[in-house]
Amino acid sequence: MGPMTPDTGGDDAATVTARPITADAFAPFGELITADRTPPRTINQGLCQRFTDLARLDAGDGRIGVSLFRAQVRTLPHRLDLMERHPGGSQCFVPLDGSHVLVTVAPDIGGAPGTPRAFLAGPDQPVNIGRNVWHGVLTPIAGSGLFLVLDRLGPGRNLEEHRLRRPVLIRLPPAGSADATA
Ligand SMILES: NC(=O)N[C@@H](O)C(=O)O
Ligand code: NI
Repeated sequence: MGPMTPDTGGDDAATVTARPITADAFAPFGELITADRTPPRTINQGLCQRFTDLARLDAGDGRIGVSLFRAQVRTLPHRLDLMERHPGGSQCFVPLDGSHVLVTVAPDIGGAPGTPRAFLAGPDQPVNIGRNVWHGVLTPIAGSGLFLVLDRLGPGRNLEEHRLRRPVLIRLPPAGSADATA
């Protein structure tokens, strides 16, 4: 499946600039899984460093399932008109095959998404989106679009969707800006 044609928001869309993800900036929405936040423990006869407990996987009354998502690679700017959340559990996306992903999240404002935040995560940057956190669906922007996904499997509804009253156009940082090269 080739990349979709560029998403354009038309002139009715608000604009959000995607920034390279950092653990601190993403912390209100979940975890960036990275080895530089905790000291490792040396294991396996000194041949391996274990960085432990880097994300809170939450399955509520269900269980954590292991799935593969092969998502269509999008191009930027990306038009966001739908956000969702999973009241029953977290959702962790682990890039495979060198995939890059646009992660869009938002605070909850009275039961609806507030102003979205957009992050760029590279092929070595798995992210875990916290339970009941508003987010855009898996949106790869480079690579194969293949991800390992750890999320809740179990009874009952675990998906709440919200169509944005005003679509958002998510773009890369302007060329030459500090983030453009990160
Ligand atoms: N629905 C589903 O399995 N995927 C979405 O939740 C998503 O965030 O991509
Ligand atoms: Ni989701």
